[in-house]
Formats: sequence, structure tokens, C-alpha cells
Amino acid sequence: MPNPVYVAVDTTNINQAVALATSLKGLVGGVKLGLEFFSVNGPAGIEAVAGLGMPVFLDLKLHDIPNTVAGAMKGVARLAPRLTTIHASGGLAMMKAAVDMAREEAARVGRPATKVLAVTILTSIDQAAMAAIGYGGTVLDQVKRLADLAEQAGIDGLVCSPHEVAALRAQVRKETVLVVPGIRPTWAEAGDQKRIMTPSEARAQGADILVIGRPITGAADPAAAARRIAEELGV
Ligand SMILES: O=c1ccn([C@@H]2O[C@H](COP(=O)(O)O)[C@@H](O)[C@H]2O)c(=O)[nH]1
Repeated sequence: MPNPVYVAVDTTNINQAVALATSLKGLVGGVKLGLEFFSVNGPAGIEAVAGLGMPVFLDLKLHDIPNTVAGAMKGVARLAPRLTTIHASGGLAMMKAAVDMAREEAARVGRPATKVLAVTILTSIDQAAMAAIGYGGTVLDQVKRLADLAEQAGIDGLVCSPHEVAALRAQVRKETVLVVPGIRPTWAEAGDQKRIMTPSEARAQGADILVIGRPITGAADPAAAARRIAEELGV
């Protein structure tokens, strides 16, 4: 089984990101870079990390009107990260515009098409926080509803917490990639994450990709932490 862990390198420091990713090569399956990194280092920063030869997940969580998201996706598609994200709550038209642009632009520039993932409900949101922003019903029902909309838009994958992954596995197309943050080994702190599970539990629920940040990047020895997780997963 290939290593399902993408390490979330949440930093603005390009030298730190490259050094960390280099030290984790062979111990994780890929590197996730987010808005924090992209806002400072831009496309050149993404190319620098991609140049290390590890799959890159560019997690921008785009959320705007369809035309604006399509414009941003055009730039992402030219960079050709393995995966990228938009918010499912942006709606059906926004998701369709993003998916169409990702495929069209990749074909136009002759690069591999980036898989577009729709973020359902952030893993830092619990039932009370969801009610406070005005969403009725349970987190699970809302995740399932957004997943259905995302599939109508032709999305490649979904981001959800480990608590919803089994229900989504039963609901969505078998090709849909299920990407799961909110992963906490028993020896790590939850921090701001609310809907969490251990790496092995999340895999057993049906997650394809596990996103793990601070339990690795905040450890005294990140390589040892990544190795420990790989051993726990048996990869
Ligand atoms: O629902 C979501 C969507 C994305 N994330 C991102 O994953 C990592 C998690 O980092 P940890 O340090 O393991 O908490 C981070 O980059 C988030 O932006 C998420 O946590 N939840």
C-alpha cells in the first residue's frame, strides 16, 4: 500500500518548507501547501517544493463567484499540483466552473490535470459551531448534502473529517478521492481540530489520503514522527 499521508507544511518560510519536505521524503506520500505558503511564495514557491519530486497538494480552498474561482483555477492548473481544493459551500455553479477550468487549462498547456477536491465542513467545526453559522441539521447531514452537490459538479474528490468518511464512501462514486484532515495519533494534541481520529482509525473508515500537519511538523524530530505514523499504518 502506498503511503497515504500528505504532510501539511503550514509555513511562510520557503527554506523551512523545502528542508522539512526533503527530510520527510520517503516517509510521507506527499506535501500539502496552503494559502499561508502561497500568499508569500506564490507559484515559484510551489515549483520549488514540486522540484523535490514529491506529489504536491495545493490547498487554497477557493470560495468566490464562479468567474473569479475559474480565473484562479486557471493559474493553479498551469502549476499542475496533484490536488487542489475549493469550498463546496460555494455552490454548484462555482464547483462546475472550477472543475471545467482545471481540465480545460491542463489540456491546453499539456500538463497533467489537477484533481479538484471540494471541502465539505472544516474539521475545526463541531456541531455547536455549525449551528452558530446558521447551518441547521447535523454535521453529517450537511457533509452528505455538500458531497452530493459536489458530485453533481463532477468533482474528483472530497475533504471531510474521519467521522463522515465511511458514510461518504457508501454514498459517492468509487473513483471519488476521500481526503481526510483532523488526524491525531494518540500521542498528539488535538489543538483547534474538533472532529478527529487516529491515522489507523481514519484509514479503517475508508480514507484514501490522510492530511497530517502539526503532529509531524511540530514534533521535536519530524522524521521520527512521520516514521512512527507510517509504522502505525503498516506502510
Ligand atoms: O477541513 C479541513 C480542511 C483542511 N485542513 C487543513 O489540513 C491541515 C491540518 O493540519 P493539522 O496541523 O494536522 O491540524 C491544515 O493545513 C489545514 O489547513 C483541515 O485541517 N481541515
